[in-house]
Amino acid sequence: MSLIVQKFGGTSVADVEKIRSAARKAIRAQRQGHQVVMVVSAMGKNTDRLLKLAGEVSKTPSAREMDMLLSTGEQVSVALVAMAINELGSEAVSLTGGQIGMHTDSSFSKARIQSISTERIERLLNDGKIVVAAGFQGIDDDLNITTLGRGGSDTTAVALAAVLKADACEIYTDVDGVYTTDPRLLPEARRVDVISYDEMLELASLGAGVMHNRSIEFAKKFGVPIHVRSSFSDAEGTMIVTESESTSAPVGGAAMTPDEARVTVLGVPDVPGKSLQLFSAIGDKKIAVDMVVQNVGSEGRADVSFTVPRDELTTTLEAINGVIEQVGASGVTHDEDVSKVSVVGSNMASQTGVASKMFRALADAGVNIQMITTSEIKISALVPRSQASDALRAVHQAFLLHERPADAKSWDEIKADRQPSDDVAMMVQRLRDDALEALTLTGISVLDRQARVTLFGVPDNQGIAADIFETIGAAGIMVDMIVQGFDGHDGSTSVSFTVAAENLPESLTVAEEIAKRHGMRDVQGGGSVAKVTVSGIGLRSHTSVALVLFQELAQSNVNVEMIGTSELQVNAVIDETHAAKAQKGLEKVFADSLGGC
Ligand SMILES: Nc1ncnc2c1ncn2[C@@H]1O[C@H](COP(=O)(O)OP(=O)(O)O)[C@@H](O)[C@H]1O
Ligand SMILES: N[C@@H](CC(=O)OP(=O)(O)O)C(=O)O
Repeated sequence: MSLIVQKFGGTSVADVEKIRSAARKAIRAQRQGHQVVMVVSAMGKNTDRLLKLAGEVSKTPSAREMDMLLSTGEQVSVALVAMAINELGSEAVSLTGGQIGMHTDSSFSKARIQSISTERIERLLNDGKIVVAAGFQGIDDDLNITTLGRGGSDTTAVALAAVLKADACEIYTDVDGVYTTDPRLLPEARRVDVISYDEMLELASLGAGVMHNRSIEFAKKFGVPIHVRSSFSDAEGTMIVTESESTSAPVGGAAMTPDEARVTVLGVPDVPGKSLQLFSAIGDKKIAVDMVVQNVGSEGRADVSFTVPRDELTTTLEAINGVIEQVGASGVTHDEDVSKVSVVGSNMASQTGVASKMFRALADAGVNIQMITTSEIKISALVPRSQASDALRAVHQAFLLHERPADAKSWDEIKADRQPSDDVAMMVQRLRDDALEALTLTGISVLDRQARVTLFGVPDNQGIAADIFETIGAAGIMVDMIVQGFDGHDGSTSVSFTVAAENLPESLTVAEEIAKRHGMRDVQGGGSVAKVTVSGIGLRSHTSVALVLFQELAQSNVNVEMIGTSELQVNAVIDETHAAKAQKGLEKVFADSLGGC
């Protein structure tokens, strides 16, 4: 008999009528011959209300008590859903996280799933019951109630689907699938039939609230296909699977994270270990740092810029001020009125001109780019918050995201093309006997024979980034990593990029032309650099990966010249002569997580 996991988010159980409608969907699936496990979130905005209530009682509530409180939202809804099912003539049993054997570690408010015992669920299913499981919660070794982090019911659902070897994992929500960008922000957004795990993982981490990013890490690791669909209709939604909808479109989706803050630490001595000191201090406060840009040092000092969520700015500044003397930096500046606009696409790595197209779209919309970072499948630009919506619309339009790509395939077509061996590989992954959410690294690689080019004193005007990368593209030079960092000195920025070493002389000639055209301060080219890449699943949610990488490189006395992070990779550009040493050191320090799927 086939088994289906159906997850209903808060908006889908927000009132009694919606609870009945969710119950009817589960009963219908059961009557069609499936065993059904429902995963349910707290009703409507109940979790927000509980959070607010706690805030009225205590400014600094204990994390353990917060989880005890927040888990009650799901306990209410599972009981009501089970009652509704019983009332409609089928039999259901509600279970809390502890009762479904959802064992987690003890990191309250962001607990990681260690294991799930399935016997009780299987027994109930075999007795003909619909199991209604509370999403978002688990228990630790001491039977304390834990929660998985906001939006965590998706992760409960996908994890259950993986361990129960479910035939389908359906996520019912208030939209009829995944869109090219949040349809609430941009009405012209298009629903896609299929999106890849990698693209969804990036979009979810950039704030596409439709899925919890950790649920996608899980699905990718265990090969669980996810069907995101509407609670309010029977229409087919979006399949999240290994493949992308199109094999040619450079960009599959866009996202905007409105509330970001930029922090720049000025005059950091350009020697190994200094970034580590800074980011360890911030990491100790459990703050997720994004868009890290270390300007290439001049006069032995570098400016290190990065973004953090706006509501973490105060804590971030406190952490920095605590170590600034020890680091030997000369000061810190920040801007709390910035937003991040990103485009994501599995096919972008193999195409040229994607970054310059994005920069041109932003320039034409009158948007000034303050920082840029790129990774293999993502380009992010930091823009003034007042221009963020215009920026999102401009990039969505430039990449024609409102139109279905000519070679787009439906899920049925993709499934038909799949090799039977693909399924076998997924089964093997599913059977991995591992702490379920453990970090799984797939490789540490080195791309040598690279060169770095840096333009200093780039005026902070719109259109400059577009001009730089259009000119370089027109010269037929393929650019890999790009970073643009805020320059603390005179409000200008500096732009660095990497190219293959054999393209360095030509890249320098073109860069000098560009510098002259815009009155930039200087151009420098460093030959002989290498890009070290750590790839895997869980890189972002295991925030320590970037720190361990810094630590290992610092201990080996290797200076990091550029950094790029994504959900799939952490990249560091270093001096080529240290590449072999760096790779060996990293393989040793990450040995426990390597050799995964
Ligand atoms: N790319 C996207 N595609 C679809 N929805 C998105 C996207 N990005 C953000 N969203 C938002 O996610 C919302 C659904 O998530 P959420 O409100 O958490 O639902 P639930 O309560 O079902 O978990 C949608 O209403 C939509 O506005
Ligand atoms: N109720 C929790 C967990 C959750 O996943 O909710 P939703 O499925 O409504 O996003 C929260 O609000 O974070």
